[in-house]
Amino acid sequence: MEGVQQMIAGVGYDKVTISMETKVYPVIWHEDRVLLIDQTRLSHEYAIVEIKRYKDMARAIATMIVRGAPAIGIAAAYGMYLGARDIQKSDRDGFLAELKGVAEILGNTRPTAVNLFWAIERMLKTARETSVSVSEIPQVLLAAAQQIQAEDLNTCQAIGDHGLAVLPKTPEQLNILTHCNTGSLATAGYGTALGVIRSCKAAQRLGRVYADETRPRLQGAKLTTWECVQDQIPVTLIADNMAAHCMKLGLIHAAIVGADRIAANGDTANKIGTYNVALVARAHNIPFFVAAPLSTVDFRLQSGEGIPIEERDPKEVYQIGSTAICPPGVEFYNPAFDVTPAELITAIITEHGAVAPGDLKNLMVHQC
Ligand SMILES: CSC[C@H]1O[C@H](OP(=O)(O)O)[C@H](O)[C@@H]1O
Repeated sequence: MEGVQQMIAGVGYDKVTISMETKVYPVIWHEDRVLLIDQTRLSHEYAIVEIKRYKDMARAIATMIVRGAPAIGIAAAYGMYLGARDIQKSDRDGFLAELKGVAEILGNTRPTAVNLFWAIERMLKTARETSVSVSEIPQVLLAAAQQIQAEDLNTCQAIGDHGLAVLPKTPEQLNILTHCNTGSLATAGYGTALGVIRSCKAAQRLGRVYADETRPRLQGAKLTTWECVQDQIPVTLIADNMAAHCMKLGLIHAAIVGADRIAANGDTANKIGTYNVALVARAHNIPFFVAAPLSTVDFRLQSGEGIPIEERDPKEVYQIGSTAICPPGVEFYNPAFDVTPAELITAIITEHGAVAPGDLKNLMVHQC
């Protein structure tokens, strides 16, 4: 990770204001460059950054300007195109060798979300297998990136529909707790867990969302609330340590979260604090769902033990804004994810349906 930071440190990108309404689509291919909503500035500022070079895309992923497993995969796919269009090699082997170098820089940005590696590998495979001339490979890769993005939008809407079908059937409208941000900002649009919540609202079955603030990066406080307000979804922001109390008071009917990497047995890596939510949900007999596209399942891993957990800059823990919240001389630990064991998960909701964790292997046939 250090090497990547040095390699892409200082690589500039332009913050632009554009007329087109990008709404909450985090990654937009526009004219000859990629536009990203700068998610580090939401919700107090809606800023768009313009990405024209793959190293800028790598930096945007590493610094979480774009974040969320599916969105990271989509961003990396466009990054592969941006890298390909700058390759000067005219021979196929030379071109593909340089494209692997682009893949390595993009792949070294964040280790946990498997969508990043799934997208990069799909782009490399596309480049290896195309029969077009070398000079035409970049255009083939652009189309492949756009295909990944379009597929994810359809996938999220399917996840929403399948999730709605498995939510508890209660007489009253459902109050759903969620952790981190799993909405349009984390995907091609609509979202995974927040997509299920959107489908629940569309079916007039949603009471309100209880959004964990999600320390230390506060994706819940900054991003999920912003999306809910945009879509008039009733939302209550709670501190991460309030989930158990809310469940004990009977305020929560279900909990639903996203995923960054799911092992073949259903063990799930997701934003730090997700394991806490799963434990307290089980303690209160509240269903706990994971919503994720099949591209988030790593069938090569038999269990969650092998999932790499990203550790980020300790400043994210001890600073709020630029203010330190503790004295010098303190040690820090900042894992960005934790792993929830499959036995705590009621169902994993994918675009191919909702399955018990133990049945996830049955969906392997659908993974492309
Ligand atoms: C739709 S999956 C989003 C997933 O990604 C988030 O991580 P990060 O914000 O660090 O990219 C979090 O784990 C979400 O559940």
